[in-house]
Amino acid sequence: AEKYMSLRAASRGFGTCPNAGLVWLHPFRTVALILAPWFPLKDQTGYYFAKFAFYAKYGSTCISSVTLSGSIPTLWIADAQAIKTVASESTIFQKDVEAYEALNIYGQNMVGTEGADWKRHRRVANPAFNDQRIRLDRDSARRKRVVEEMNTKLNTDSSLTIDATEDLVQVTLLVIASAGFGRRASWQEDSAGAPPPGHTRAFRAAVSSALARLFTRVLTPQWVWALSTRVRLPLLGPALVETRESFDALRAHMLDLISLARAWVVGGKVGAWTRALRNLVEANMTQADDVHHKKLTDDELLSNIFTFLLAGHETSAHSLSFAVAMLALYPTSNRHIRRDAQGLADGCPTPPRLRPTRNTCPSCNTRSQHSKKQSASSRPSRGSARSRTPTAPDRAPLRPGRTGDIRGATPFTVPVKQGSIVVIDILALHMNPMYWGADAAEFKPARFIDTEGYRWPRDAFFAFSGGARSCIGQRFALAESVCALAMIVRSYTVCLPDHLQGKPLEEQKRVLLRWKPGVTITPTDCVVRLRRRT
Ligand code: HEM
Repeated sequence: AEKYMSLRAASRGFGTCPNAGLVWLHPFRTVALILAPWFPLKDQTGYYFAKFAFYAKYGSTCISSVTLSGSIPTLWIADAQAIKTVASESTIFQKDVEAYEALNIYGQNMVGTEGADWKRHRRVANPAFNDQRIRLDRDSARRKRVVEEMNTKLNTDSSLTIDATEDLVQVTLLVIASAGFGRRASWQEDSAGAPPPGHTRAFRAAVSSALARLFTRVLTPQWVWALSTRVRLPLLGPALVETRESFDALRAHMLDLISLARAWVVGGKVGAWTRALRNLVEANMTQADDVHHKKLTDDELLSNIFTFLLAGHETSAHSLSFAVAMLALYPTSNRHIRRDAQGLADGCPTPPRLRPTRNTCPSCNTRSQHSKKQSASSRPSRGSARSRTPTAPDRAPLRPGRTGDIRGATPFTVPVKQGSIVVIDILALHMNPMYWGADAAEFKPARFIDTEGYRWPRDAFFAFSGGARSCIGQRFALAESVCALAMIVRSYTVCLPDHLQGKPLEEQKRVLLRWKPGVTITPTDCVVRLRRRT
């Protein structure tokens, strides 16, 4: 009875906002993410693949619910205005840092902190991203090599069927490791190659095995983890050993980068290595304790490198996979995009024209944007988590628009109680017909091109989040996507794999665009055929 009363109390007080009842699991906890492919079920609140369906069902861009465990009032929003308010009112709506615990394995970092700590991390990293020194164009020789290596790998035949995600993960990892951390290694060294001296795994193997074990590590209670170092635990033993070895192997690679960078700092070398790593390492080495609030501990340094490696490659690779899938599904887009890409030196935008959101290769750009919207290659895959701070005034009003008849949406205000979870539902926002029209789910890259009578709805595009906590790597990711797409279409025609040829478009889409929730939205069947262009 007590539980019932607390659930009832939690579900009240959302004003006229429709109530969708119970959410069985806290939507931003690791367990929920692991169970996501199977649970909640299709008709239950919080179903991962619902896109805009729930909002359409309740006729509202804002839905309230309550979590079973903890009786936490939970608000789901797919409304551009409300999302903007939540993202910009950072003293009222704070990031739910527990949602990012998976990234805190090596220590605290920019993604999983709030308040003064977050500011410190962001202040250290910002200059590298703001002044665009962490740019692909600076490293065009390196960039070319990555693509040449990819070409060599693919060049076994004039036509080849590949798992695009697998190869693009390799490309984006090489790019972030090189552009962000000055790591110069070849495709071969990083994949099939034997571990370099002093290491137990090759770099790519270390990164991917650590990522694959992320949830095991997070879900293992600290005391079990500590115990597993001393005794061999039945059942869990092998999994924990593999997890430990994976994270140790990655740590060893990151420590290599750090010690090289430290030597450079001590030797006063500048220019030969990247700004991103230098900023982090200098903040760790500074003696001026917190003078400019720019000090990082050893753990924080390691953890930020881990976060940048993860955030900097997986999301980009996954969104690029969706873009490549679109090329296979819509052959005419291959032609448009190739025409644009021909005009680019090296197949990439070059400085000072590196404005990935405009001008350079508009087709690559619109496809790249489109893939981020359509497949909402947003991270984390649940959307973004905020919680109402207990300190700010009692009820923060949010003004979302009601759908119903989409055109005649009537605005209403939702009072958000302290302690509520607010789910910024990026995928639903990207499918909201109020902004994207009744065909929001269709492949229409042109919707990202302004015309005389049309300006595309910037506020309803949230793939990189917004406000102070927006993605620090947005420009980098967009530049990288445009480069990669341009280079692929210059060398190859992207086609459907044999098993999908001749099938209805809906079925082809269902297979190629299939994804599962993970740390980021993860494509599962992006198999395409590449035909080398003669
Ligand atoms: C297609 C590529 C990418 C997408 C769609 C993307 C998306 C996002 C989103 C939605 C957030 C907000 C997360 C949240 O609120 O929970 C975010 C934050 C972040 N992203 Fe990205 N990202 C991409 C690429 C990158 C790259 C290339 C880097 C680094 C080089 C990066 C580094 C970060 C970091 C460090 C944060 C945390 C920022 C903060 O909390 O202050 N991302 N990203």
